[in-house]
Amino acid sequence: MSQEEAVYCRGVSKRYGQKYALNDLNLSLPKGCVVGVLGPNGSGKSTLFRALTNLTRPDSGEVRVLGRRPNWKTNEEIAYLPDRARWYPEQSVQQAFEWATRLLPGFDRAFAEQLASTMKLDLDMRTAGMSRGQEARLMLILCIARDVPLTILDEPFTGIDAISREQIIQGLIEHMSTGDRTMLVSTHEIYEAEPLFDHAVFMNEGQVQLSGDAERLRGEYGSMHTILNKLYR
Ligand SMILES: Nc1ncnc2c1ncn2[C@@H]1O[C@H](COP(=O)(O)OP(=O)(O)OP(=O)(O)O)[C@@H](O)[C@H]1O
Repeated sequence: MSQEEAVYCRGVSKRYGQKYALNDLNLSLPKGCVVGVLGPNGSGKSTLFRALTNLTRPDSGEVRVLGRRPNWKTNEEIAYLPDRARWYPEQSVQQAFEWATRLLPGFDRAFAEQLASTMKLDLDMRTAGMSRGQEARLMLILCIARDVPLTILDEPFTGIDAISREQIIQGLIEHMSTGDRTMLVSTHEIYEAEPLFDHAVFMNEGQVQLSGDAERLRGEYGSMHTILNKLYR
């Protein structure tokens, strides 16, 4: 793998019983870009993210993240938001930020508080009293406010209303335009999220069906939504 690659997978397979979650998957993603990881339910997106964060060990194949095999050390450099993530119900936003300041490498508390204000999240609010969308914002902030080379967001916008989603995505675009960070985002909210992507990966049945520079793909096939329709209908 080259020094410029954030993610490299070769012949990666993971099977649960008879079902292949990843099936001889090959993927190479450059550093410094925002990657949309797209595909229907069950196509292997979350399993891929878990393989990158060492939460799942593939049965076969080679995985490299930031040039190394995934392990607890590489995880220090990854801000990962799992699918369906929840926070401790008794903690307030303020307490979550205190926890993150002590335990999450690269967590910038001032930036987190600024994001909370932009996303209209009261610092004294406890998770137990939050709506689904408010908790989703908290989980997103805990990842975005970290200055780490790789951020992996698994369906981060689920539960967030459409207007707020657009604003959050606009904020993410501005945030990612500075620095040399790489971000992988899986989402079914393809219309709103499309402007975020520099690169897109389309998955199906545990394999990468199509992967490339978003501009080039748009020029060749049309919008991400058009590509989804062509690939999966
Ligand atoms: N721990 C597990 N045990 C059994 N099967 C699993 C497990 N994890 C994933 N799978 C199966 O692997 C396949 C891929 O699942 P995965 O969660 O990676 O898909 P996904 O693309 O993230 O889906 P979604 O868009 O619905 O979140 C699915 O068929 C799923 O049922």
